[in-house]
Amino acid sequence: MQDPNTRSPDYWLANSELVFSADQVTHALDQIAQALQARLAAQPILLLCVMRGGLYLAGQLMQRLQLPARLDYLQANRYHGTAGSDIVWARLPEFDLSGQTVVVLDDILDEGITLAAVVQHCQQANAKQVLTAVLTEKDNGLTKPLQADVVGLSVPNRYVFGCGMDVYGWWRNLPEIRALKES
Ligand SMILES: O=P(O)(O)OC[C@H]1O[C@H](OP(=O)(O)OP(=O)(O)O)[C@H](O)[C@@H]1O
Ligand SMILES: Nc1nc2[nH]cnc2c(=O)[nH]1
Repeated sequence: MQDPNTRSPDYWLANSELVFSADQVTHALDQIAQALQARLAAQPILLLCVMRGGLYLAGQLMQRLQLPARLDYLQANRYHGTAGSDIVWARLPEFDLSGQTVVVLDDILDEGITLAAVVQHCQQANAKQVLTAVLTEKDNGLTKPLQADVVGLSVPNRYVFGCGMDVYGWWRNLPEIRALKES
């Protein structure tokens, strides 16, 4: 079987199906912004982008949120060791989170391990309030360690990409969400 890392970007498009159109994603982004705005009113926030997938949502929300916001980011990689799943921090936030209202942004809540670790980090750093918003949540039937406060779209239990999510590094910039065909 061909190494998937050597496949062309067009291969992934051809071997995938539309899950949410660009218009549907735009509507979901509007809804996420409205939900956050309603919860936060005009209070100052720190947007905390979970790289790299959260970048698309962060960029879109920054255009929609009408409140004083600062921006920081972190990168948490999941390490699947023999003893389970652990998080390795490739980058921690630069801002002092103490006393801050932090809004964590990510592209997808799948098993929830990443988001739970990020929230725990914020709490341990004495954030005043931590809200979480994800563009998508995978409908995988799992009992997850946390629920996101705001979820844009529910995606099927398949590998999805677009709108921040990659397929072998490609198509994070796609304005729609697609799922790989099941072979
Ligand atoms: O809910 P979970 O099962 O923990 O998975 C969700 C995480 O997986 C992806 O990150 P990934 O490590 O693939 O990095 P990326 O953001 O660079 O794509 C995604 O961006 C989430 O952060
Ligand atoms: N791109 C992508 N990243 C994920 N991380 C966890 N689940 C997924 C998924 O379906 N797609």
